[in-house]
Amino acid sequence: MIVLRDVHTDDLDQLERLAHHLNTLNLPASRDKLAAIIEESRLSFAGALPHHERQYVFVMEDVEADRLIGTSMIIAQHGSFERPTVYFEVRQEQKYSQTLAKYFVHQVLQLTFNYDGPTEIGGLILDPAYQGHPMKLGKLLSFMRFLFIGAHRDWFREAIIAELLPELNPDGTSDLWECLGANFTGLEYREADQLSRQNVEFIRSLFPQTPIYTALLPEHVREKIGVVGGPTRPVEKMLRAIGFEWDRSIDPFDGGPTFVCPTESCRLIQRTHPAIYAGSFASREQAEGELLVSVERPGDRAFAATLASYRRVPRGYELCLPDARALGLKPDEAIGVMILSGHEIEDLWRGQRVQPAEAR
Ligand SMILES: CC(C)(COP(=O)(O)OP(=O)(O)OC[C@H]1O[C@@H](n2cnc3c(N)ncnc32)[C@H](O)[C@@H]1OP(=O)(O)O)[C@@H](O)C(=O)NCCC(=O)NCCSC(=O)CCC(=O)O
Repeated sequence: MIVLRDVHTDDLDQLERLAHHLNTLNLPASRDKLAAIIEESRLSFAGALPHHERQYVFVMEDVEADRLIGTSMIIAQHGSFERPTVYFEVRQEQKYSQTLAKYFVHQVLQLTFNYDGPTEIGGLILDPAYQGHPMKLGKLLSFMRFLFIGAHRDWFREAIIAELLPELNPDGTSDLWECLGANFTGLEYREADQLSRQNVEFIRSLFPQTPIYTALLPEHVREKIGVVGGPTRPVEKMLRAIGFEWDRSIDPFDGGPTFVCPTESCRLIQRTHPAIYAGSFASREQAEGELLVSVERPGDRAFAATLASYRRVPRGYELCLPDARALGLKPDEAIGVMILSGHEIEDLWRGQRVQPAEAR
């Protein structure tokens, strides 16, 4: 049985194991930093931080195996007065010489800061043993966040972004960084990446403020600008399918693209609404369709979600859950629902017992 829920303080060991698979700014593979991130998430779910400072961490639990198999995050606002975000805008510039009758379209990178940023989704990691599972667990991990955003629309910004990872070298370095950032900062890629989490002053002070013509970069570096790396391509496919597209900005360090979607236009948020749990039914055969259902309760178990089949009744939604214990719903309890369309759920439901690749 799969349950998606908020991260808990005693999940630290398992979150650390998952973070080692990605080690990004949002979810660094550092025990101390992860402990702080869990605490920030706990305060966020408890409503104890101002909206724009909230950072929610979700986990996917294989309940029978008592194992966390994935994680994902929502950062309520990415880019503020205290901590602006920095990126390169990727623009085109035309040049024409009448004398030579020559015309060029150049790509230029312009350093830009954002003090009033959008909501960000990030930190999406599925344990490699569960990747490519017929139930499309990566998709479930990603989708669940839109159910939460849709249920609390006014807590989040007008647009949602995702910073996608580019192709890095096998040793974790970035060719764009070696050609550009390293020359202006004298720092290693990872060192600069970590430093930028607390402070972007060094980028403002040391990076060129003038447009950078990418024609000056080697071809193999130019080709990777704004291109999603292999392990992150499933994310690109999932996001494009629900309304996200590249906003023509990149990470100034490694060239990874930022994808954006106006919050109201996200197809999953449009299909999310509050509802009342009206009881259960036994067989999926009697269902009208499939949905993702969530319940939120005050205290340490702040959020839980899972897949269910549904049928609408005058009082609300009757559900057929893979396991009645999944959410422990009580009749008339308030729930959030995201109605899934055919293509999305076909795979999500296939295989109710979740097993890692070697056991399948
Ligand atoms: C990204 C995930 C979680 C995705 O999980 P899975 O690999 O199990 O994917 P899945 O659920 O089986 O499939 C999801 C969709 O991607 C498609 N898909 C699968 N492999 C693909 C590939 N190589 N190229 C293109 N599309 C692919 C599937 O057909 C499916 O789409 P259809 O249903 O349409 O067929 C995982 O691969 C992972 O942990 N990767 C390594 C870490 C990583 O790069 N994380 C993202 C960092 S970037 C980030 O965190 C910001 C973005 C964010 O938070 O959302």
